[in-house]
Parts: sequence; C-alpha cells; structure tokens
Amino acid sequence: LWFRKHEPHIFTFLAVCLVIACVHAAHHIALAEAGFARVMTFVSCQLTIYLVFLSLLTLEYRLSSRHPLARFPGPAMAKVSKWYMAYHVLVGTRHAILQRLHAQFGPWVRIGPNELSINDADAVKPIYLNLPRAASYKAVPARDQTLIMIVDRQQHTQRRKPWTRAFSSKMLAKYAVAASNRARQLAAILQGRSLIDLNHWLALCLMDIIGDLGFSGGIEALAAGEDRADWMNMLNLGALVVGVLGQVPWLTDFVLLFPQNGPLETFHKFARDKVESARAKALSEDANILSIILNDNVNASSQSSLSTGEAAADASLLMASSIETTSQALTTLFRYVLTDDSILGRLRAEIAAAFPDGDEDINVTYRDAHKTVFLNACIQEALRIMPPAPAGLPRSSGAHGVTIIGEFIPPETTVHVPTFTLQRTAANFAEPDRFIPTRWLPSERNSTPHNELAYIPFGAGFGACVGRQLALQNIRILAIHLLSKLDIKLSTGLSLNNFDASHKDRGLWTHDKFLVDVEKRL
Ligand code: HEM
Repeated sequence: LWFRKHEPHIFTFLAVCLVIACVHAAHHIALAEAGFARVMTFVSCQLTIYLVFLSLLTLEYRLSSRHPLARFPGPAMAKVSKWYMAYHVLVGTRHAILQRLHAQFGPWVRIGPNELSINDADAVKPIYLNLPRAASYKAVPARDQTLIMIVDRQQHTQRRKPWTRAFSSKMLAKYAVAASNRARQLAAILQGRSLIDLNHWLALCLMDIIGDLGFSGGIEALAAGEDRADWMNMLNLGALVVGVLGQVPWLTDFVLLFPQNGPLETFHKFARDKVESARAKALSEDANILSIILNDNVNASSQSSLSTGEAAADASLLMASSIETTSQALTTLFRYVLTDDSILGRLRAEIAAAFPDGDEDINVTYRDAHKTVFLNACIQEALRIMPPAPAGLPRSSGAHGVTIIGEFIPPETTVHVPTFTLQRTAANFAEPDRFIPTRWLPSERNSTPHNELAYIPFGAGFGACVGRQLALQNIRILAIHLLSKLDIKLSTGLSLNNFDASHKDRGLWTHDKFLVDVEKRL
C-alpha cells in the first residue's frame, strides 16, 4: 500500500533492503545462534522471500479489479510490467504492437501498470494542452537538464522563450541562405553516383546545416563524406536508450553510474566547446541558435543563467532533435515521390514555375511556401504516413486525476495519444496506408474522413516542436534543390517491400539503406 502511493527511488529501496538485512544479521549474530556463513544464508533467504512475496503481491494487485485502471482493457503482460513495452522499444516493434492492440481492444488500451494509450483524436487537446509531461522525460541519462526534459511547466515556459526567438521569421530567412548553400553542395556531390544511401547523405547534409545555423559551422560532414565522429549512430543509440529508459525511468540512475566515453564523450566535448565560443558572441548579425539561447538567458549580472552543462545539454538537444527527424521526413518524401511518376512530374512542374530563374533563385524561405502548394501537401503526407517521432508523447494525469473525453483518469496515470497509430487510423484518414498528397488540398480532396485533429507529427500544446518551421523550411529547401537538379532513381537492388518492412520504431526510426542512383538533370 505504501509503495502504491510513494514510488520509491531505486537506491532508497536497495538501501532499505540492505538495512533490513544488516539488522537481521546483527540480531542473529548477537544471539550467537549460528556462524557467520549460516547467518548470511539465512538472511539472504529471508530477503529473497520478502522480494518474491512483494513481487507476487504487486502482480496480483496490478491484475486485480481493485486496481484503479482495472476497467481498461489491455494485454496482461502490459498490465503487470513496463518491461513489456520496454521490450517492444528494444526490438523496434512498438509502433506495430500499438496498432495491433488498438485494433484488438479499441481506442483505450492499458499499456502499462499505470499507463493508457488513447487512440482518439478528441483526446489530443485535453491531454496536450493541459497535462504536464510524465516522469519518462526525466529518463534522459544526462547530468544537466535540457529543454525537453523539464517537467515543471513554469520552468519549461521560461527556458523555451529563447528557443522561440531563435526560430523567429527574421532568423529563419537568414537560416534559409545557409541551408540552400548546403543543399547545393549536396546536389553537386551526389550527381553521377550510384548505389548510395540517400538517407545517410541527407543526414550528413543536415548535420552540416545544423552545424552552420546552431554553431556557426565546424562539422563539415558533407566534405568528409562521412560522419567522422560516429555521432549519428550515437544519437540513434541515445534515442533507443531514452526510449527504453522512458519505460523504466528508475533505471536511469544506474545508467548514469557508467562512464560516458567514446563518441558520447567527443559529442559532449564538442557541445561544451561550442558553448564557450557562443558565449563570446553578442546578439549580432553573427548570432547563431546557441548564442541566442545563451544570451537570452542573461540575468541581472550579465551572466547567462544557464550553466555550461545546461547550455551544452541544449546544444546536444539541438543536434539530437533536428538531424534524424528531418532526414527521416525527407527519406519518406523521396520514397513515395520517386515511385510515382505523376506525383514526381507535378512536383517538378510546380518547382520550375515557382523558381523560373533556376539555381540562384532557390533560396527558399518560409515566405515562399505559398509557391509550392503541392510540395507542401507531399511533405504533410510524408509526415502523416511515417511521422519521424512515431511514439505517443507521455503526459501525466497529475496528483488529482483528470477527465478526458468523459473518462475519469486516476491520479499519477501516464497517458498518451499514439502518433503513428492515430495518423494511420481509417476513422481519421481515408485509405491511411496510401500516400495521397491531394488529401491536404481542399479543392482536390476526394476522400473522407479527413480529420486534421489527428495530425500531430510535431506534437501538440506547450511542448510541441519548437523547431517546426525550421524543419519544414529545410525539408522544402532540400527537396526543391534535389528534385530540380538531380534525376534520382531507386537502385535495382532496392526492394521497396523489404525497405518498408524494415522500419523499426526505436525512439526514432531505423531501417535498411535507401539505395538510389543519381544523375544530373539535363
Ligand atoms: C521533421 C522534423 C521534426 C519532427 C517530426 C519533430 C518532432 C518533435 C516532436 C513530436 C516534439 C515534441 C516532443 C514532446 O512533446 O515530447 C518535438 C520537440 C522538440 N523539437 Fe522537434 N521535430 C523536428 C525537427 C526539429 C528541429 C529541426 C529542431 C531544432 C532545430 C527541433 C527541436 C525540438 C525541440 C528543442 C523540442 C523540445 C520542445 C520543448 O520541450 O518545448 N525539432 N519535436
């Protein structure tokens, strides 16, 4: 009963077990009942019995009708332990299992002892506008807090302000020039190459873009033709670790006991170096995203209120949140666009009409978005069919519980809307597994239902993606440059069925190589 109300910290729990064991041992030794070895065996047996009994009671309670979430259906394994979902994150099947569970049990599924997945577009607003982030956000194994880890609403709002300013329309226009230059560089590198992994090259290009915008350069992954410090693998591994620890946050403190070396150490050093140079920059023409974040946090004594650790954590977040998400969106876009001649033809015609003066004219900013309406629809559809952040974003029902679309959710319950499943549900979007960009063009839409409340690739509410406009701008810039300059064809070795089937939700998507052959367009 006590543990139900007061979730113990893992180290406190272990310390309590140790104290109980020591007291028992001391007691038996004092009574001189037996030798030391026998006392130890006896105490170990008692502890084991205690832990087994505690576990059995917990299992019984979680499955019983006395549990506050007993009325919600779900698989028994999920009801008894968070390890059920941790396992699915680890093997990359979370998106598929959630889809299957909702098909089997309906919109409300209990996917953890104290967790509900709600596949209903009407739940988006009540959850994401009002509820605080769940404890899973504290599972990031970092010593300093980044923006995305902050659970306290007031603190989060304060820390988010400079981020919003870093993505103002004035700054976006400046970023567009730098991104266009990188897109030109990528197009020049790719032409004439065959059997290349387009997803990999897009990620290299996005590394350089975020290096330029965030830290005034210094990565040069495109020129090297590789990710020299192996950061992409590290970021993917990081997403997996956070995905698993998000299910079992109490393990985070254990993970933090291990030394952080290899690429992680290089990455931390990179972030700290960038913080030092960003501190030197005033809010000038020369400002980059990191310097804005630092300088906007200046307190009365003209010192940034962010510690170097916190600023470095935000620098890492900048990389972690922008590279794989945006490259995945582009890969999905190319996967569908390159395999449909009518879509590809229409896109090229639209781009040629929007930018008649060719290359030099293509410094696409968000202001040009109205010129490429069909491309925008294709991007929206790519983000619907394969949202780069596929998992539901967990929120907490708080200390008093909450009512969501007529259902009372007991206190301290984690709730989320499963993004991938929601966007692939036929009740929200007609033929949800087909890529139909015209569904986003009201004048051409010939399919219902079309429920835009069920479209949340960037999340929703106070914690929604702060880099959304930058992401969309970068996707547009890269798509426009590559489609207008290059003739990209799927390599003969690529099986689309296998490629699609290889997608695994491990926090971010992982999948097989997206192999293409590239020629210059005549
Ligand atoms: C297609 C690309 C992208 C997608 C699909 C995406 C998706 C998301 C989602 C779903 C969230 C909400 C997380 C949550 O509530 O737990 C988020 C948050 C965030 N994203 Fe993005 N993102 C993208 C690109 C970017 C870019 C380019 C940046 C910055 C350069 C960025 C920076 C952030 C930050 C800082 C947060 C945390 C916001 C907060 O805690 O207030 N994202 N993103």
